[in-house]
Amino acid sequence: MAWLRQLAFSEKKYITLFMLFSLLLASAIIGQAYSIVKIVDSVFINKASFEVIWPYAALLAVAICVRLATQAFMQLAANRYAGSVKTKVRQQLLAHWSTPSAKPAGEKIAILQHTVQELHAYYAQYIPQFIKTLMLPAIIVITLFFVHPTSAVIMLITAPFIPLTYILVGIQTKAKAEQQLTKMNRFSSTFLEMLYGLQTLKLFGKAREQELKLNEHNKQFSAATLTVLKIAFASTLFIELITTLGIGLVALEIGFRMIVFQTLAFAPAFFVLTLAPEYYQALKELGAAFHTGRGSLAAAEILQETLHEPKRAPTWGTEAFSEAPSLALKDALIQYEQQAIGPITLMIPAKQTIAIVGPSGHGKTTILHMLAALMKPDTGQLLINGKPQSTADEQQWRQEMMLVSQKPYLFATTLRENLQMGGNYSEKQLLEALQQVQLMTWFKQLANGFDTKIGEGGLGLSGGEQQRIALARAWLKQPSILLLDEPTAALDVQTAEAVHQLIKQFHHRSTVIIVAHRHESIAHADAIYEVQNGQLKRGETPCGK
Ligand SMILES: Nc1ncnc2c1ncn2[C@@H]1O[C@H](COP(=O)(O)OP(=O)(O)OP(=O)(O)O)[C@@H](O)[C@H]1O
Repeated sequence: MAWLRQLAFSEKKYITLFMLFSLLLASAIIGQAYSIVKIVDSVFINKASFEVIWPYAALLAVAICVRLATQAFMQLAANRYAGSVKTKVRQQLLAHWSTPSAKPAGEKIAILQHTVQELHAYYAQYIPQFIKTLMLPAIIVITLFFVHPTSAVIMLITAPFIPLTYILVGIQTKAKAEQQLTKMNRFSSTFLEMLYGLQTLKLFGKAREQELKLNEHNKQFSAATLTVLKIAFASTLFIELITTLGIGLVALEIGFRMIVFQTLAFAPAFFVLTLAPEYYQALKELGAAFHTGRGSLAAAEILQETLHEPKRAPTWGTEAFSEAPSLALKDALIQYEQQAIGPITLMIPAKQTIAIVGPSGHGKTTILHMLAALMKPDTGQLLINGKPQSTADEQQWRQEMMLVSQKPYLFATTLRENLQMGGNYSEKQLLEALQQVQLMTWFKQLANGFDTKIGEGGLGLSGGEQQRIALARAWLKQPSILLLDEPTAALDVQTAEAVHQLIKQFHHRSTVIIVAHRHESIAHADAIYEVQNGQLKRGETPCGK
């Protein structure tokens, strides 16, 4: 597959290394065969003394050491090579998923772990073995042409049967391996979803039903794995048979020449017989590697499909922009499977506050994500200070911009780290931030203060508390572009009022976009926009504006 090959050749230094190792290995194998033949010929045929033999014994020792060392280093390099390619693929996947996507988390994890891991055999076994097989049998056959051409011809004629068998078996394996991987990804996805929704399933009395469903996926996955193993076993048996027949044929011809026609001496005959198994072994190993590599093809197809799914990650440039810039959407449109959000044209002057209102599911969050440059519109664009977002410096954008989402993520670590988010704020600043978001009473109850573990596996926080931690992060960061998605949705009236006061502090200092339902949230906005069925229109301006 072109994609796999392209990735393979993106690591040129390893390819050169494999070629050098193969050359070294071929020399070691020929040196080993030569020294064995010389020792046996000297001892048993010529009855030579130790003085004649020892240089060959030394050559044999060197050849064996070189062979072992080369194989070990080649394996080491092959594993590094596979590791490096897998890292590249995982980076591509993560970059692809950096924007909101409809793929379930369980499936993403399965693809990142298992499907990418399936590529290992292709790079750690197939590619090095392919290079080895291109060079090693060729060098052996060329050498044998000078020693006993008939054997070389027999070996050349029998050789294609081995790859041919593997190609036929491989075609069969690919479809089965693809089925096996798809079943495994489905199994993982169902399992993770069940874990997430276990409580809900129990409440609805559906846990047993889901257990049976999971069991069914498990059985399908086991059956698919067994089919692949059966094919692998049958093909190995068949290849062993062909190899044995090939070596037998070479031995038979040599036997006739030596014993019946007496036209061949012991030394060249023994040399051919020592090298023939090495020749077939290399072809056999290629076959085995090819078979394993075919399994990777199925994974590659799934990965390529995944990477070709519509990608909405924006690309960036290097141009700096002024603080609190103006933002604009120009004919921006996102086409989801079921509906389109846009085309939207919207201008937000620098340091102005705008509010976006509208019914649930009509596209407010999508518009906010486009304005936050989290999602690139399928058509149209985001302008920062009138210039295309793609020319802006990403680093600066990340420093200037802050998005407080509906469901902020809290990391499984201390409260301090969740507030700092890589920044370096003093204890006084952290306390002030908590004060601003009305979390001081809650904080005073914590036995470990800022060192209290929160997030997954830590102290449970209510939806409103989580939202306020996210707002505290915003207050600490003091972004010049602030985007808020229903920041007071989970708060009581009194706390919401305090949060509105906090947001008000950003007015005319930062460019603020707020998606809201509450009247109080939009009261200070310079302009209000209404979203209806993915379309945006200017709403009534709040009193006094
Ligand atoms: N990743 C996605 N893939 C497919 N459809 C999506 C995706 N994200 C959102 N949608 C759909 O687009 C529509 C708008 O969603 P969006 O979250 O922008 O609406 P919203 O107005 O913010 O809703 P709410 O007020 O309930 O948060 C919805 O119908 C939603 O199902």
